[in-house]
Amino acid sequence: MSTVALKDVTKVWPHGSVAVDRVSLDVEDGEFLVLLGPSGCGKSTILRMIAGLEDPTSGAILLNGEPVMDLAPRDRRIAMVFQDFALYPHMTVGENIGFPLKLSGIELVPRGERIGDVASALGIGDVLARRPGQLSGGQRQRVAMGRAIVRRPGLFLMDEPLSNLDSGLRAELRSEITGLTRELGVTTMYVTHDQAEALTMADRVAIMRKGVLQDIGTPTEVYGRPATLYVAAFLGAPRMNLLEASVYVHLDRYIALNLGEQALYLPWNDIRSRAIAHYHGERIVVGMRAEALAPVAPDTPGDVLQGRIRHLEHHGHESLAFLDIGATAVVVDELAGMTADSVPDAGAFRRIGGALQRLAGRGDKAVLERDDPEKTSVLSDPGRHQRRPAELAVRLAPYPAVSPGHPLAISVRMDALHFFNDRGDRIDVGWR
Ligand SMILES: Nc1ncnc2c1ncn2[C@@H]1O[C@H](COP(=O)(O)OP(=O)(O)OP(=O)(O)O)[C@@H](O)[C@H]1O
Repeated sequence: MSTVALKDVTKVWPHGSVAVDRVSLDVEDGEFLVLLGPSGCGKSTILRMIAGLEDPTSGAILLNGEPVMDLAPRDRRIAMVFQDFALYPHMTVGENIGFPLKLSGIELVPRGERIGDVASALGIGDVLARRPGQLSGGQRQRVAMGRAIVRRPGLFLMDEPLSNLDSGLRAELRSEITGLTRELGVTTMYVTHDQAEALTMADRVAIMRKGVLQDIGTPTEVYGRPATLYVAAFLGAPRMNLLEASVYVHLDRYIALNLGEQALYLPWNDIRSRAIAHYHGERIVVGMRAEALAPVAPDTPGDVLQGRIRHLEHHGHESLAFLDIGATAVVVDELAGMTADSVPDAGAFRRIGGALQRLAGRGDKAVLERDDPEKTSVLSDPGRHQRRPAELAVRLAPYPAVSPGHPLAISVRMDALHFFNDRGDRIDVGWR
């Protein structure tokens, strides 16, 4: 049995930058919780505080309902697996996995049994006699997990354990990890910047931005009803279309959402209309995922937008059309210029940082751009979203018989729209 509770946990580094800002969350017994967010948003710092490797500046961390801030890391019954795991090269796989048991004085025979159980659960039972140098990357990562889990920890913390592996292996290990942790019933907190990993593995996902918890819920909840504009923009590929709309209320009839050259109309009896009516005369952000849009015949009546194809992307199983509809797109600043698959990972930052430091010969004095406090403060102002001409992403069949310049009519599923105010908060009341 293992539960985790964070109560208003804050971490401020000695130079004053805030890595974690009043985060509160609960992890249930046996739950698989994924912490998701771009590099530097404080995910690893949260894990390290739970493990006892860093002290929170304020707030409380409870394991099984008991505060653990005064407990040494080794007394917390926590196992941790990192991205840059290190195995003992001179030991066999079996010895590597069994090493923590040997340290805690467990006899040879029960030790062998436990090693065998863990190795077969991880699918590495046949390589126990090999040394790490004779293994593939995926097998090495399995050994690292085996070594962490063999002590039967109450809580399993994993920090980007798959980021050094190629994409095929990552997908394979995802289901193995969730299968193993569920089989063992061990509570797991898993850090990643990869939304596909988060959405496929998690019981619940907690999404972070600049130290602040933005949203927490099941993958269906955070994807289907994101709490903030940031979460809406962060999750999904292609990214959600986020359009600026000015609101005009025709009392008891409908609400017009003026998107520039065109408008959509929300019936007055729509459950969301009351909440949106508060923004009469103001601008809001209307979110529409590609799956809420479908091409239709040009003269189709109803909730339809007319556009012209700017460009097409062919992905094999589908094509994406990007349409000019005469609207303005809202771009969440730190995601500007990134595709949904290209949120930089920690390893990339560290590698670039390390290379720059070596090149410049400045050793530890070099400071990465993301650590520059002035830059961070400008970027972190959530009100400063960029605007640019919208290119509405729409899914089409593979290799469609259209090309750039073609007009295209798009029907909009009004029930699948998302509404945010200019501060980035979801507008619909009682939305989840
Ligand atoms: N020991 C430290 N001293 C000072 N600042 C630190 C320290 N460790 C991390 N930071 C900073 O704290 C912030 C949060 O870092 P953290 O590693 O928790 O982020 P993350 O979301 O896990 O990102 P990444 O995936 O890059 O590790 C970053 O700005 C980072 O530079």
